[in-house]
Amino acid sequence: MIAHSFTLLLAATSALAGPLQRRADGLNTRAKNNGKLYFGTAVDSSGQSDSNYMNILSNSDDFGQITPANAMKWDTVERSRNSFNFGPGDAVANIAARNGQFLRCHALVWHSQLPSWVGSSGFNNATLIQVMKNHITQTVTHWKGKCGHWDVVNEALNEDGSYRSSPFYNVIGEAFLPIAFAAAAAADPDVKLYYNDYNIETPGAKASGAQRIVRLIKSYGVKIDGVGQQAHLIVGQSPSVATWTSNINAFTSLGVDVAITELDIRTKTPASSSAVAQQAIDYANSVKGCLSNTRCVGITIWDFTDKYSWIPSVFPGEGSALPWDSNLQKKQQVYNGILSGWGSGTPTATPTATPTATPTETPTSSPTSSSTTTPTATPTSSPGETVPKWQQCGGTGYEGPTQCVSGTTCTMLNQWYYQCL
Ligand SMILES: O[C@@H]1[C@@H](O)[C@H](O[C@@H]2CO[C@@H](O[C@@H]3CO[C@@H](O)[C@H](O)[C@H]3O)[C@H](O)[C@H]2O)OC[C@H]1O
Repeated sequence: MIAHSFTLLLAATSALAGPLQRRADGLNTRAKNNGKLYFGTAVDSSGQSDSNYMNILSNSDDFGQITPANAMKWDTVERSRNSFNFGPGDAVANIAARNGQFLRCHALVWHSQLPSWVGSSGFNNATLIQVMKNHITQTVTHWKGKCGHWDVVNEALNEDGSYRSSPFYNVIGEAFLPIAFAAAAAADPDVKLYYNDYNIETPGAKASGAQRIVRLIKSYGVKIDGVGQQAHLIVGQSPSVATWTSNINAFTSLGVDVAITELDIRTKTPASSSAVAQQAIDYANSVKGCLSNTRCVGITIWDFTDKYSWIPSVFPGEGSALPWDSNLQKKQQVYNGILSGWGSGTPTATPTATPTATPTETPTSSPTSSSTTTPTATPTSSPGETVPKWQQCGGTGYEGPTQCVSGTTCTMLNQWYYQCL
């Protein structure tokens, strides 16, 4: 019966659509069809002069979001005190604007890629707070209205969940976290503010530490919108869907969103065929984990090609972590793993093509259990709550219509979000 309806649907749409037109599909299209804000990738400066790289990056069917891998870090933006260099970050912001891609901005306060003057100038509590706030204020203000998310603090934790030694923690104490978030919120009240870390994709001491940070920031009355789970994973040791799901739920139950911010899944090189098969499964599981919770807003891979991946330089003998190889050729098996994680999703409104192949009796990819998650019934947006632009307030997305509660009006907040006010 289902197969029969599917055949009828294909016949009806092709009759209405007329001449052959391309059906939009890709990693980002699937993500959006499933109610997510984006599927995206990091972009590094080396790729920006590579036209083949830029062509793939600019295909918004695959990439609806980009993150600068290095261009907005402290050692690029403020290498000397109070001397700001926004050029490299502007280049990435311009790519995003040109391609209509959501821009995640990364990272304001981090112990690494931090110019030495910050840690070695003998700043005391008051002066380091001033230095940190100045960096955040100048940087967030510069890209105000362009960044959809900011990673405000990156990697403040040790593996046991205690605070990592850093100039910020050592001098200011844990208050550096709420102070940083407050400065970012003051500079751009509309951008979503994230805490970002690795090895918090599974429950444990470090994930609990990140949850403690969420509670800490909120206890100061300061806003934190989300937690970024970096997800630098290893083939065959990646979280199961159930682990992803329960861990993401533990974060969202604190009233924050989750984003998978730096996904790559490395293996020993050269990758064996069994490793590639497992990698496709690991990617699919990561997608299904995000899919399981409506507050997991999107997934970013940490660059899309092995050509510019950071992995081999940091983990000698390992790599092959991404869905495009070092010749910029798509690894179809890995790419399909990500697509299968999203399931078929709901087709976009893009006019359909006359199918090139005779429709089969049964859909070729059966929806996974997570892709068939029952859409929630008519969610309503409470006053002040933001909803992604394509869902709008009163618009429809995969999760159904989103409407403002009575007495509030749907207002466009910025290029990415609407709000009921
Ligand atoms: O020589 C440096 C080079 O080492 C530097 O490499 C970058 C290091 O950071 C990488 O991103 C981080 C990876 O994981 C998480 O820990 C962080 O949140 C990310 O920021 C980035 O991909 C590498 O390119 O790049 C600049 C060179 O001058």
